Amino acid sequence: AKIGLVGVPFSKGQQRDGTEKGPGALRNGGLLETLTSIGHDVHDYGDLPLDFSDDKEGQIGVAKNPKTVGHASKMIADKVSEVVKSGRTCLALGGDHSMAIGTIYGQHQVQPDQVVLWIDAHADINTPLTSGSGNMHGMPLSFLVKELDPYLPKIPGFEFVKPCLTAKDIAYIGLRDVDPGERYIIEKLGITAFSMQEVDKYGINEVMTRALKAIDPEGKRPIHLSFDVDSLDPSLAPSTGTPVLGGLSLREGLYIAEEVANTGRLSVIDVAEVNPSLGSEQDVETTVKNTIEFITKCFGKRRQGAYPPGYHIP
Ligand SMILES: N[C@@H](CCCCC(O)O)C(=O)O
Ligand SMILES: [Mn+2]
Ligand SMILES: [Mn+2]
Ligand SMILES: [Mn+2]
Repeated sequence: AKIGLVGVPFSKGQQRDGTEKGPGALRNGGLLETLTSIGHDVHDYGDLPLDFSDDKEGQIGVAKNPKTVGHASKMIADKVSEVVKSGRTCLALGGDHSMAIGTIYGQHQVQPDQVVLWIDAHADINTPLTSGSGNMHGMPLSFLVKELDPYLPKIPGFEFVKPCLTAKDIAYIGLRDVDPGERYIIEKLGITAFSMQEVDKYGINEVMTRALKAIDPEGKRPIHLSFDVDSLDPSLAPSTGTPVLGGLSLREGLYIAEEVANTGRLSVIDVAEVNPSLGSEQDVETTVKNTIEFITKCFGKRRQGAYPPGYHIP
């Protein structure tokens, strides 16, 4: 595939420094070489020159650093639009999950029929008024879902964002730490949501089948895969800011990635919440290794193995 890689060194959607080092950690882990070695044409657009100075005075309700996050979102959106318009699959490396405001909005400008598969321990759909933390990495979807527009206060920095998704365009897999406001929103809007309980109940293959059927029944819409590494079990991705026990196994994660690859319609993937400042060196290595493994499966690397076209037994 033709891949456009965008670094999103950003941390102001939450309180722990370090997610701005996520893109670098994945690059140092050999991500580009790995993708190139499996035959992809990777164009590295570099890291976005994001400003992440605090903007204390911008605080409205409980949304922290809104102008900084909003400014970053605009820059991210413009870049993702450019990459998608160029015909490349956009691989956006975060950075905290507030990055998804920009990546989803940016893709929407080019592919308004996008659907979103949100792989996360968290629902990330708090509004600034339902959020308990004020961290905007817990709010991205609330800025994008049309049904929530009446409940969103005007936040400085986000004037440019017009909601672009409806509830039926979204499916969650991996939920296991959902706030009361988020649970209410999921049920009220009827958003397709498979928590870890449903993963245990139905198995990942059934969950994946149902999730894709729910958001894209005719199998023709471009897919936005928003992958928060904290969807994986903390033993697999320890270097992340909001770990929650009982996460996806590596095999479940790889299965999700392979099934997305099999659709042939992956258009934008976010890789969010890698924080190389957290945990031991071994923890960072483990997190980076498993994340790269997930990414390679999203781009068609198969556990069944493969051979080059025209291969013959010598
Ligand atoms: N729901 C919590 C935790 C959010 C975690 C965000 C991560 O999933 O991107 C909050 O709103 O602060
Ligand atoms: Mn749309
Ligand atoms: Mn999360
Ligand atoms: Mn998240």
